[in-house]
Amino acid sequence: MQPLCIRDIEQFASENLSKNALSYYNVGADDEETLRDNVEIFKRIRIRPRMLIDVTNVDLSTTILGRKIEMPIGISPTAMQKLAHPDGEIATAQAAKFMKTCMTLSTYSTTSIEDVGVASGDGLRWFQLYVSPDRELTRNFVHRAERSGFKALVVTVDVPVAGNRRKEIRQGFDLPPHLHLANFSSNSFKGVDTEVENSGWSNNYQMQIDGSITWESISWLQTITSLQVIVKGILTAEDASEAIRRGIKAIWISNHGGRQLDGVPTAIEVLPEIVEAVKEQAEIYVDGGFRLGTDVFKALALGARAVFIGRPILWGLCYNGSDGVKKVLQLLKEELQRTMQLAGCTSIGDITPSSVIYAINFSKI
Ligand SMILES: Cc1cc2nc3c(=O)[nH]c(=O)nc-3n(C[C@H](O)[C@H](O)[C@H](O)COP(=O)(O)O)c2cc1C
Ligand SMILES: CCCCCCC(=O)C(=O)O
Repeated sequence: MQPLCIRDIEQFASENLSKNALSYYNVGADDEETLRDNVEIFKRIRIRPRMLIDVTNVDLSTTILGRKIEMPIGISPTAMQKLAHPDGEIATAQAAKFMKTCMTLSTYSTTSIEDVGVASGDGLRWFQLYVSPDRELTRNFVHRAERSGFKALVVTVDVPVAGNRRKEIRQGFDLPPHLHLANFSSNSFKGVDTEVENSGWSNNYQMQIDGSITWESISWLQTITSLQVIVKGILTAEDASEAIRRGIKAIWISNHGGRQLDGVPTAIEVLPEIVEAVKEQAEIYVDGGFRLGTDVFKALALGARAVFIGRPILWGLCYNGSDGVKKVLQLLKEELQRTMQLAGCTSIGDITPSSVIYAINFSKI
């Protein structure tokens, strides 16, 4: 049966991914409250449609950091995509290029920076960076990304330690022996013992993520690269303001798909305060729980420049490799287009705060 929405592709993935992969991909931290909230929050926002507007021609294109994309929907970094399909990150890069949008490659990918650079061709790609305790390794990642045509560094700041991912621990998740973390040398994780009781893969493998990084580390990164630095994992106006003071030109609001601190707000809830703090001095991106074109519309109305998606890409890979990822992006694009037409918007610029009723009520969550 042809999938008609992301939920159909999610269902396919839940029936076809291995238990091992599912325990890693779909898990949230602790009680998974934030994981659930990410999807539920959109019900608190209503769309205000305008009528009697000619919507026969609709333009979904926009720019991110000065580069054109055909829709305001990009791909979040997700680790280890070969667990979903043998073509992994290569398939994702090809789909992103085909759909003329942006792919973000994870530091913890199962395909190397260089190979994704080649597969991506002239497609827009960003590199997600985890700052390692080994600053020479970090510097090396940055220079590899530059050489391979990545146009920005997405520095993830919400993993000073791994979130507590119970399902992953219970399953005993591990990367199968035929796969490896392609950007690291084979001895980068020496000493990791995945058999340690109550530890889990994430806890063990975070050893290449520096828990001591501060805003000074962000400023240091800015000195070693000509690439734009985007800070991913911001959830407060205070941190957004600090990013602005440090000259950051794009802020990525994220709770890491509910995989880090359980009980934090969704991106949608903090978007208004961050928009207010940023005062158009930086672009604002969001991710977490976007599964429908209407979800994307709501975030754009509240001030996001672009929306990124994580798990749906992994489900799409499982569904049909690169074509499956294209399908996910196509479905969201068509849904966004239809939403815009039904709401009386012919361009992304037409989507404004007055396009929604912002009815978030904490007592109901
Ligand atoms: C399996 C998986 C792996 C992830 N790996 C990374 C990663 O390597 N780096 C990172 O910054 N975020 C990572 N994330 C978080 C995503 O970038 C993104 O914030 C989140 O998945 C968005 O929520 P969604 O999955 O509901 O769309 C990962 C998420 C998942 C589900
Ligand atoms: C938290 C330890 C390493 C995980 C790297 C991938 C990632 O970000 C994730 O959410 O999983």
